[in-house]
Amino acid sequence: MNLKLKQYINGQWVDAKSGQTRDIINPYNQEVVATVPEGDDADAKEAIAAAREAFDHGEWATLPAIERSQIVRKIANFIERDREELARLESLDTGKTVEESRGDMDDIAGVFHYYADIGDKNGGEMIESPMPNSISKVVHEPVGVCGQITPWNYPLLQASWKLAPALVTGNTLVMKPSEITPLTTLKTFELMEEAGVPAGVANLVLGSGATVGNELSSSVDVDLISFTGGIATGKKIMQAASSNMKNLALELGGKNPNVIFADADFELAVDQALNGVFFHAGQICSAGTRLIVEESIHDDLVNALVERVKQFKIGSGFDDDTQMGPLISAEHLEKVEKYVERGIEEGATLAVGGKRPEDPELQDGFFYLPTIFTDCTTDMDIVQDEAFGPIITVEKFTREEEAVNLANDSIYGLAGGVFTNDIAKAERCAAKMRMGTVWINEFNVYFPHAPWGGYKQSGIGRELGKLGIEEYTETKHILQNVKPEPLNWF
Ligand SMILES: NC(=O)c1ccc[n+]([C@@H]2O[C@H](COP(=O)([O-])OP(=O)(O)OC[C@H]3O[C@@H](n4cnc5c(N)ncnc54)[C@H](O)[C@@H]3O)[C@@H](O)[C@H]2O)c1
Ligand SMILES: C[N+](C)(C)CC=O
Repeated sequence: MNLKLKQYINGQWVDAKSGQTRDIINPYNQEVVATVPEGDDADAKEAIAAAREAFDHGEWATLPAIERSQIVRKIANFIERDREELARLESLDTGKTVEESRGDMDDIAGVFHYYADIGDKNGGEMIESPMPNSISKVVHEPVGVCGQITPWNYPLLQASWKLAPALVTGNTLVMKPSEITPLTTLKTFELMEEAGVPAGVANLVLGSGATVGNELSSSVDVDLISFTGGIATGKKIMQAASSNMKNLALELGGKNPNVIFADADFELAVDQALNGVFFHAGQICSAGTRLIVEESIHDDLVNALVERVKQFKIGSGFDDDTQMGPLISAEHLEKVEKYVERGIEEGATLAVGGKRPEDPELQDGFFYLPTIFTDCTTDMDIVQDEAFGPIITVEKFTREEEAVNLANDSIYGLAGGVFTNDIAKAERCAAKMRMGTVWINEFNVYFPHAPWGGYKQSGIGRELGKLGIEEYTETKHILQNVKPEPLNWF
């Protein structure tokens, strides 16, 4: 592996101060693929100090935006150049198929290109001032030092949504990737160094959430914390961030409904219901794990899904014909198993799956069979809780209003889908569904131009699109009196 297995602090590649290391495990066979430094709060403090110094006294924040855009463009180009190496690293870390990882790398390069395109077009605006003899303008400035914390399921994709807008707007940052999937983020910090990001501007600390993540969230020298991960962690971060009233951007979990009407294109709905859940073994925040199906097609749809699921090719992400890889870890596999046990206890019917595969070749990996539960109701934990595994729950409805009410009956509000050939009905449902993204006759599509984020407990703020850049800027009103005169009031 041609990769510096170090942290990157103030332009230097360094080990953890404590000397501790962590083995990175391939979830397909539990082999150690790399050993990386295990930083802690001492490393985080040093990185925050470097980012603070670079922001307060360096040139990055005041560089012409076009120069920062050019550096962000170079990062995009380097990601395209090293696409195959990055995709393979991502699959080694996560177990997802290399084909999926290649798609991720294309999306990631697209994110850096998008922010390079728009980063120098955020120049503010003149206001028609109601005050005579004045000039009133609104400008956008970088927030300052940003702490960025990412999860293991889309390690580099989620990192790119934070790195590109933060850099292009002139912030400095400290990133902490998930401790179990740091390799592509490490590689990207090499690419950022090659692209000319100055020392101290972008820092990488590896280690756990309880140490490095908590330091980033609570430090009074960090101005913004951008976090992608689970709700429980998001709540802890929110509390820690109150230390200095940090700006907060939270991209949290989802339990996403996919509403299928009887008048939908049946084959399309089946195909998208599968795509919506089983990519990356269901470990997707926006996975459409809650199928809400019109009663008249329920049995046919479930039968079609079950037949297709039985044909899935499960295996190594590095085999060309693999459709679904393993779960991320032994701990996560156990969580998914407990969730299925709970579904059975609650009275749901297991239509397919519900266990680990018996294939002898898969016994060293963290595999779980694609699983479908029927006879589900909204009061069940398996319908309400995010399992983050290859599991679908199916609920029935008879009326449009009932379908929308079921879809909204959740603490989450990340994403959802509607399948129907009646576009007026689809639009009515989309308008009433309380989610940050609603897909019509589509599922799980995202691109850099459109904002992404959650309603309700699925998060605060938006990444991607123009809003994604606003997260990383403060807005300032500057008023100039061009003919100042004393008020003579006092
Ligand atoms: N909304 C989105 O766009 C989106 C995208 C991807 C994943 N997710 C969500 O992420 C979750 C899965 O990821 P995960 O298991 O890595 O989540 P997680 O919350 O366990 O961990 C995410 C990150 O937070 C860190 N962390 C843990 N405890 C912390 C603490 N006390 N303080 C600061 N940082 C801490 C972890 O080390 C990791 O880097 C799912 O809920 C999924 O829905 C959401
Ligand atoms: C946001 N997304 C869909 C790329 C990954 C969610 O886990």
